[in-house]
Amino acid sequence: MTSPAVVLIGPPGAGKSTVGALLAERLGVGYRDTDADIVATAGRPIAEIFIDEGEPHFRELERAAVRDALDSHPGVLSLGGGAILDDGTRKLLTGLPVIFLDVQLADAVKRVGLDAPRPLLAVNPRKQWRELMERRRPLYTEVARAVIDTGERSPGQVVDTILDALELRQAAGDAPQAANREEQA
Ligand SMILES: Nc1ncnc2c1ncn2[C@@H]1O[C@H](COP(=O)(O)OP(=O)(O)O)[C@@H](O)[C@H]1O
Ligand SMILES: O=C(O)C1=C[C@@H](OP(=O)(O)O)[C@@H](O)[C@H](O)C1
Ligand SMILES: [Mg+2]
Repeated sequence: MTSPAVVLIGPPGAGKSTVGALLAERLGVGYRDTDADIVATAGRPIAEIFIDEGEPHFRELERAAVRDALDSHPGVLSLGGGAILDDGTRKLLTGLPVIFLDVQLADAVKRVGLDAPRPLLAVNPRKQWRELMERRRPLYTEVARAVIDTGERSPGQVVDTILDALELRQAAGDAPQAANREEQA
């Protein structure tokens, strides 16, 4: 059993899915997204699960998906934005290399748009996003080993910042940093 090299958390629009796939490519490891796992297992879209069974049921499915991925996936793992709301899911993340991808409202709205298929943002997305972030920010911070502001960074730059924060440059096969090169010369 090997737990993931990196776990990405943060609100909708932070870039967890986009950055996660790119980071996995850079590290040469597999990529998983618990939203995709839930859809595959349930055989239905997330919005439908929310509407038919409600958010508490979705959080249970999500906790099971996170537990399964943490037990079996050694690569990069992206979680859904609300996964950290569940006490059990937060406990599962204890001690892992968790990165909180942060973003401000204006950028998040630009990125996910106003017609996003995310059920929690279906009505009045700006207000919803602001409220959910007020509640979630302390929880993201609580479980994260590092916080990265994605506002002024491209997905590639976010990947570089994660590699630095977790000291994974070498694992990504990057050239040694300047200080090391001088030592070797
Ligand atoms: N750093 C970034 N800069 C600009 N756009 C981004 C960035 N990260 C992600 N995006 C875009 O934002 C949208 C939402 O990204 P996504 O990865 O689905 O976010 P999340 O999984 O966190 O909700 C996508 O269209 C993606 O291309
Ligand atoms: O913030 C949330 O509660 C949710 C975020 C979504 O994932 P993304 O953060 O990848 O959009 C998805 O899990 C679901 O719609 C609920
Ligand atoms: Mg996502």
